[in-house]
Amino acid sequence: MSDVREPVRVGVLGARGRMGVEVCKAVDAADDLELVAMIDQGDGLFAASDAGAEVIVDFTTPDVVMDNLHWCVEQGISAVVGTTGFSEQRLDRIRGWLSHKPEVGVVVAPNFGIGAVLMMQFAAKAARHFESVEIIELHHPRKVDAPSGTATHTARLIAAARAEAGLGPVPDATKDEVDGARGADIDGVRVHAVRSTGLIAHQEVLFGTLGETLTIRHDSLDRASFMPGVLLAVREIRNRPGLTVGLDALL
Ligand SMILES: NC(=O)C1=CN([C@@H]2O[C@H](COP(=O)(O)OP(=O)(O)OC[C@H]3O[C@@H](n4cnc5c(N)ncnc54)[C@H](O)[C@@H]3O)[C@@H](O)[C@H]2O)C=CC1
Ligand SMILES: O=C(O)C1=N[C@H](C(=O)O)C[C@H](O)C1
Repeated sequence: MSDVREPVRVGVLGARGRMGVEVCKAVDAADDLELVAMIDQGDGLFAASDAGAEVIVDFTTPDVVMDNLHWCVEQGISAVVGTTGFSEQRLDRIRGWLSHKPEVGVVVAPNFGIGAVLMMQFAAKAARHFESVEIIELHHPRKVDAPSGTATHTARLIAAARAEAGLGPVPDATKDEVDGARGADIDGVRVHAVRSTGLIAHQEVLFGTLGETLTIRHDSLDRASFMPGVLLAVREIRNRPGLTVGLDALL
């Protein structure tokens, strides 16, 4: 019997987008993966099942991703999702679908960059030691959502760590003279979104306490930075039925 494994058959949703193009290139270049479907708006999802996709990678938009995912789970196709816009309610809906398809795996990761995953872990670890914290996310101006999925996820991790450590609200006596001047409030953590030509994806987490500050910064300078994480998830997902949130568990 031969021990040569068949390549994993991969379909990409959002294949003509900024991330989709990179994912198609990365899958195509991997010997153990086969790119069988490249689907974008208007193409119809059935092309993926017709092509025998075993794993779907979704980098589309927050308004369509839930329908895409529901379809994948119904078809018994595992999914690796980089698209943003996942609230706890959305994650619970996915868990509900998966309860009827226990063999299917879904990974939803707000950021596939290894450095970004570490940045979030470091921020969660630092959170209990600092009275003040704010997040500044910086992205290219064609990004459709704000704040970024990464910033939202980081804010939730920090808020959970602060609550666990018994820290109260972040001190702030400022009254907004102009709406939005203090950024968005996510679970009590202020988040500021910058958009500028020349940027790709960046984030700073700024901590402060008596007499010192700590800044944790991550920069994605090229979308290639997300590909090792995406490929890792594609390779692992079929061994991980159920919902996995974040890349941490796969590293
Ligand atoms: N998790 C991560 O590491 C990363 C996540 N992202 C997220 O990925 C998403 C996509 O980002 P970009 O590629 O920059 O956006 P983009 O706008 O360049 O690409 C989105 C693509 O999805 C297509 N699309 C829309 N509706 C569709 C449908 N129903 N079926 C198939 N395709 C459809 C669009 O035509 C477009 O080509 C965003 O939510 C972004 O925040 C981006 C970079 C990294
Ligand atoms: O739209 C992007 O570009 C990115 N989106 C993700 C997010 O919203 O966090 C990941 C990364 O920041 C790039």
